[in-house]
Amino acid sequence: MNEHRRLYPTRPQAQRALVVAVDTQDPQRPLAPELAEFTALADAAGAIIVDEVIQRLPHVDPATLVGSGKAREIAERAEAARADVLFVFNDLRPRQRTNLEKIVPLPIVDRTMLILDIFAQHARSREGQLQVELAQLRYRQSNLIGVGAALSRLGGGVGTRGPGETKLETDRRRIAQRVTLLQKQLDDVRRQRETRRGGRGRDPFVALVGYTNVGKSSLLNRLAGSGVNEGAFVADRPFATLDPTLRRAYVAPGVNVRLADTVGFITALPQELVNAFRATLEELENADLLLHVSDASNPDWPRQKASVETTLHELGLDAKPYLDVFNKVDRLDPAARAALPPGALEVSAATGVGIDMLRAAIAARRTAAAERLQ
Ligand SMILES: Nc1nc2c(ncn2[C@@H]2O[C@H](COP(=O)(O)OP(=O)(O)OP(=O)(O)O)[C@@H](O)[C@H]2O)c(=O)[nH]1
Ligand SMILES: [Mg+2]
Repeated sequence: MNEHRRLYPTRPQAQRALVVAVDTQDPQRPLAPELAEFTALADAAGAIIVDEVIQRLPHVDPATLVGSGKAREIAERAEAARADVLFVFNDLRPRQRTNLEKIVPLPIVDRTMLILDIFAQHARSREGQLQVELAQLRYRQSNLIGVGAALSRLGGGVGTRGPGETKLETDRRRIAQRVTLLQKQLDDVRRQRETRRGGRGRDPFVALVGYTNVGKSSLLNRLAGSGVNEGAFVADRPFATLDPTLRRAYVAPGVNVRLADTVGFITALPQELVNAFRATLEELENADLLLHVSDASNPDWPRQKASVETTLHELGLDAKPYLDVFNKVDRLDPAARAALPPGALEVSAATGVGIDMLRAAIAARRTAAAERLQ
């Protein structure tokens, strides 16, 4: 049992992590918001950050990070901080990874692996778990990441091997076998889900989309009138939602909608995850209306919003009717509120402010769509 877990050995929980990053922005500017986001991801994965090596190299190829001098410095810092894992913010090419691994005897976890790990920890449904594991293994396949000698020092669930054995090949074969099996199990689970969903309601289908942690699930609960223990799961951390919830919500006299929560987006959502969750995301194609939720209290919202729009485009969903919804306005002072785009729907899932307006806007879209059909 749990044999396959060993194929993916980098579980960052409760591990002491050294964060390594190259920030290629202008040094006059504050650190890239993506870096703060990376630290939040590390935190959400349950790691303890013990030190950071952050280089500010404006307009420089992050590939310079892995020069051997830098790698030795990283090795020293890792040892001094007694780190057991390296979190690398920038994308590593397989070659760079190998070079770094030679000098720093620690497992290397990049941004994609970190996100995949959070997903793995949060997946509850069978389908969700299968999807995440498949994404993890596919990522390893495409990056040729072996278990690596250093990893066996981590103990706890990491595979052992005999001296001199070439591990990478054995790993690859085992991974390929596991991928085939997972794919088959996933197909079965999905077929069952299709059958269960046979009887779809006729109410319009409205889906909540948006950056992670903006309050989509809170808004679903507010619109559906769900109590604390019966609604979708809410938490102040990235990727709280993995398994989509569907609720019926009243929007106007005689008008109910089917309201769907979705997985939160993030800049450069790993392709493996998009692929793995394609079946879930494809349901968005059936939506009559998208509610694009932003966190108005986050100064970084314009970047997040643009990033969500890119993802929607990649998913072929940019022609869908949508409403822009700005959530968490209870946290805004009047000046910040005035800076929001004119005519934006300003709401607070926490206090209920603006929710009636949002219901009316959804109902109005519904009426307009119905009239077009006549
Ligand atoms: N102040 C304030 N906090 C809010 C509001 N809406 C949500 N939150 C908080 O924001 C955090 C994230 O809320 P969620 O509803 O889990 O966000 P989400 O978009 O579903 O997040 P993921 O599923 O992780 O992508 C939680 O701590 C919520 O309590 C709001 O209107 N005002
Ligand atoms: Mg959520």
